[in-house]
Amino acid sequence: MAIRRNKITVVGAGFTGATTALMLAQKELGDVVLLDIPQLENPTKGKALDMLEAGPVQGYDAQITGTSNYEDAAGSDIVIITAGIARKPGMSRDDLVNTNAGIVKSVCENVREVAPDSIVIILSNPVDAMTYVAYQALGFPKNRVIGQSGVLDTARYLTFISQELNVSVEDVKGVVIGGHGDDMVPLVRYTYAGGVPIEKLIPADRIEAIVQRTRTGGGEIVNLLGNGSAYYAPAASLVQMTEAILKDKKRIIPTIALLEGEYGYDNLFMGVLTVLGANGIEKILDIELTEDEKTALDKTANSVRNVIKVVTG
Ligand SMILES: NC(=O)C1=CN([C@@H]2O[C@H](COP(=O)(O)OP(=O)(O)OC[C@H]3O[C@@H](n4cnc5c(N)ncnc54)[C@H](O)[C@@H]3O)[C@@H](O)[C@H]2O)C=CC1
Ligand SMILES: O=C([O-])CC(=O)C(=O)O
Repeated sequence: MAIRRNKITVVGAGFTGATTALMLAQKELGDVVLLDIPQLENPTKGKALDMLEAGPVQGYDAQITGTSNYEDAAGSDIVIITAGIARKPGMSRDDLVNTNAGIVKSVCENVREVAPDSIVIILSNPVDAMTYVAYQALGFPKNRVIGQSGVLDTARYLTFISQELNVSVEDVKGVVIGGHGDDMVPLVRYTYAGGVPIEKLIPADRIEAIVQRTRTGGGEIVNLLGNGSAYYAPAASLVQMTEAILKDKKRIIPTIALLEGEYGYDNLFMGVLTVLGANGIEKILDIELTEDEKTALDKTANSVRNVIKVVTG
């Protein structure tokens, strides 16, 4: 009997989408469909074929298909949405809201038809608001509509801490919650190196500098690249979320989830700690925060709400 591999569709075959497709194949998480607009069908097919031909060298077995036809995405287990425009130096993520809301909506209307049982992960920015747009357009239950921000923001935060301490990234644990913008909330009090709270290891002014660098981490890359935004760490983040779902790992991962009362917020998509497993977001962790942490979370929640207002009128 033929073994059915997982099917993962990546919509948007640009920098983040193509990198994600390659990393998914390298980890043999399933067969990958890479989908972009009809005008870019040949380059999309070309990227997919090129990745497929790396399989014998790297030793991965995965079908990788380039397409602009949603029929090829039929029955996908996971759909990852990276479609949309990226910012350039001088822009904020929120400047992308109107263009990307239209793109995400139209993508989701297609996904709803061909992959009604899929779990959808959204990357397109401004991602908290785009996850809201996707939720409305898909009509899926909230556990199957997930935004990516926290894995990436946390990865940046942990990178800077491990550099500061000159220790392995494997021994640094922590989390960033809140909206994917410059007022996101790295939870310093819940950050450890080798099990030791970082407040015992790093002076307060250095921690503050790391927090600020984390908050503007996306912009730092945008300024360096000059013509687009980050894609290696974003792709790695999407792959970690996909793996947690497909392997039912029940990992505690920060993701953008629909909040209905958690942390005192309602009808808001924002980054919080979640348990990711076969059913998507299986649980939201409503963790205890200090007054200062809650004030910071309120600030980022307001920013997200203001962007959501732009798309909901
Ligand atoms: N949430 C996060 O942490 C991150 C979000 N992003 C966001 O992800 C998005 C993609 O970034 P990149 O891949 O660097 O951009 P890119 O410009 O390299 O690729 C975007 C692709 O989307 C395609 N596209 C546009 N409209 C489409 C449609 N209707 N259907 C299918 N495909 C369509 C474009 O043709 C293009 O190939 C941007 O909005 C960016 O801001 C990027 C990095 C991290
Ligand atoms: O900064 C951007 O525009 C892309 C992004 O969300 C990130 O890299 O965090």
